[in-house]
Amino acid sequence: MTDEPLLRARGLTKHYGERIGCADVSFDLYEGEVLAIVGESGSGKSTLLGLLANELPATAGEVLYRMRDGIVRDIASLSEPERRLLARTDWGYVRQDSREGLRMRVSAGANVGERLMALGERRYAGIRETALTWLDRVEIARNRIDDRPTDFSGGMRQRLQIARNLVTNPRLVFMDEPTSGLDVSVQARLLDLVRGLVADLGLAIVIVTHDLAVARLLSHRIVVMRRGRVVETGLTDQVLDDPRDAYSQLLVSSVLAA
Ligand SMILES: Nc1ncnc2c1ncn2[C@@H]1O[C@H](COP(=O)(O)OP(=O)(O)OP(=O)(O)O)[C@@H](O)[C@H]1O
Repeated sequence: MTDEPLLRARGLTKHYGERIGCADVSFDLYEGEVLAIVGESGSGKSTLLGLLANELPATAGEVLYRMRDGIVRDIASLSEPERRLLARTDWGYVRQDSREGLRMRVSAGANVGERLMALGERRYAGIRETALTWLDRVEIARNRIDDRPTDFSGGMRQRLQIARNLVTNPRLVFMDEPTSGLDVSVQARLLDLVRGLVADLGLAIVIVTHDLAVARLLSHRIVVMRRGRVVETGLTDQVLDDPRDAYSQLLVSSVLAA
C-alpha cells in the first residue's frame, strides 16, 4: 500500500467548439475510494468521466494514473496497446446502457470470460469456472451461463456488466449512471451488491449520478458540478448535509423537496 493517489486529475478541460464540456477540474482519487460526480443534466459529468477514462481527448489538463507497477503515467501519453491493456485489466467501465457495456449476442459466460481471453487465458474449463464464480458473486444463477444478455432483465444485465468488468481484478471502475432506468427495488439490490464488492475488493470507483441518494449510499466523497465546473467537493455526508455552495444547497434541497 502507498499513500500516493491512484489517479490525479489536473486542470481537466474539454471544449466542444465554443461550448464548454468541463473546465479546470482537479482532484485526487485514492485506492479504495468511491467518488461521486453529481450535477444536473448538462453540467459536464459525462464529459469528465470520458476524460478520466481516456475515452475523450482533453483540450487542456491531464490525468495521471499510478499503474500496477507503481509508475505514474499521464494517460494521454500511453501507446494504443498500453491504453487497451489498461482499459481491459486495471480499469473497468460500467455503462448506463447495458447494450454498450455487454456483448448482447454472446452468452453470459463469454461476456465474463472475454477479458480473461484478451489477457491470454486459453483454458476453456478455467475460464468457465471463473465465470461461474463471478456469476455467483453478482447473484446470477449458474444455469444462466449459456444464456444471452438479451434474455436478462435490466438489473441482471447491470450485474453481468459488473462481473465482466471485475473478473480481471481492476483497481478502478468508472460507472456512468449504473442504476438509472431500473425499478427502485432493483436499484437497491444493485447498490447493495456494489457496496459489498467495494468493501471486499477495495475498489476505487468514480460514479456519475444525478441521484443524490445513490451518491449518499455509495460514495465517500462527492464532486458537485455546474456548467462544467466543480462548485463544491468534500466528504459526501458533509456536502449533502451541510452544503456550502449556493448551487449545491439548491440541488440538495430540491431533491429533499421532491
Ligand atoms: N459531443 C458533444 N458535442 C457538443 N457539445 C457537447 C457534446 N457532449 C456534451 N456537450 C455539451 O457539454 C456540456 C456538458 O455535457 P455532459 O453530457 O458532459 O453533461 P452531463 O452532466 O453528463 O449531462 P447528462 O446528465 O444529461 O448526461 C453540455 O453543455 C453539452 O451540451
